[in-house]
Amino acid sequence: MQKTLDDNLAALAGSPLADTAACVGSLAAAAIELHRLIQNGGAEGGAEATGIGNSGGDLQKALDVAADRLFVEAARRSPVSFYGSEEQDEAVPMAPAGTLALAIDPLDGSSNIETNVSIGTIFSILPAGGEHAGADTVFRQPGRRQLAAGFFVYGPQLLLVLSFGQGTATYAFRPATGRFEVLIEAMAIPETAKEFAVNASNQRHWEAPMRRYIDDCLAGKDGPRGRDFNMRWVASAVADAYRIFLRGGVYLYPGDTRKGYSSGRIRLTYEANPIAFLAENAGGAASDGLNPILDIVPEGLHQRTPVVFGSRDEVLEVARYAADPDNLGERFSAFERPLAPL
Ligand SMILES: O=P(O)(O)OC[C@H]1O[C@](O)(COP(=O)(O)O)[C@@H](O)[C@@H]1O
Ligand SMILES: [Mg+2]
Ligand SMILES: [Mg+2]
Repeated sequence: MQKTLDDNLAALAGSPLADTAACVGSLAAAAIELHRLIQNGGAEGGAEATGIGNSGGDLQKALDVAADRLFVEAARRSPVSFYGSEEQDEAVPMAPAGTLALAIDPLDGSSNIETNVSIGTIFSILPAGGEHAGADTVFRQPGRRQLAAGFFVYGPQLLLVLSFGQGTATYAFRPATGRFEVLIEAMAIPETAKEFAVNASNQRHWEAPMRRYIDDCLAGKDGPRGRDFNMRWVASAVADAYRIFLRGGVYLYPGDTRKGYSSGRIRLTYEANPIAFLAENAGGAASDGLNPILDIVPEGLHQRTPVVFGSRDEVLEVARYAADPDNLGERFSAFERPLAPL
């Protein structure tokens, strides 16, 4: 009998993670509904922009709003005291007795909604309470404090990549049983990368170390890296992440000189932190180019961060380029001074 998500969540009943498991269960039910909505042509108005901008300045699409509505309801069915979403400017207060805070990107890869390419949902579950009990403090916790994190991929299959801090697993939704079944019990990101994922159209806006890193990859086996690299860019972080978790690689969204992009495009609390948590628990790594993402103390719900995640050796390599901008081969990155154990 194939093991299911429900089995694994039920096994956490009565444990310190019981509330977190209950929250994951509600999110999974909402993701099944959202996948059905997407398969039926998406939200009323589909990919049309609503004309309303979200906190990040992106025009909200009807499906962004519909997804957010589904996950607000799921959070209300869970022991959640604060809901922080890409599609809501402020943290939304919920059950005062809730023990959890949920940071969420209801629809990841919005630019792909109308192109029928995989899109997703990314979530991070934090403890709420103590010095992190208020709307303005609850999402200012470093990613290391996450109780669980995950992302759903709405693609040819509906997948869930999930971690409670003890390894990372993948589940696949099976319409025949109506359940998420275990697809990969323990994901292990290959340590070395043969592929990089970056939006190369931004190259002229990058800082020198970043440009040099990509140039050296593109120079292939006759270049300083001594081997060939392939490139992929889906422009849905969840799809690029899942591919990298399976076969290795590195995803990069650096800061650049465009207005508003000094810290890149990816949001720390509901995109970088959950993906970093999943990556580290699958033997990979995630940095802001130099230092571990999970050690950053967020200053706000919608803060952006440069991000590099994937195969551990390659994330370290990128940090070496960043730590030695003049290519003197002398200075070290924070990564080279052993970090907190993963
Ligand atoms: O359009 P760009 O600059 O290539 O950026 C694509 C990146 O931005 C994102 O779409 C941002 O996420 P949202 O779609 O949730 O805003 C990532 O999924 C993706 O990796
Ligand atoms: Mg996103
Ligand atoms: Mg989004």
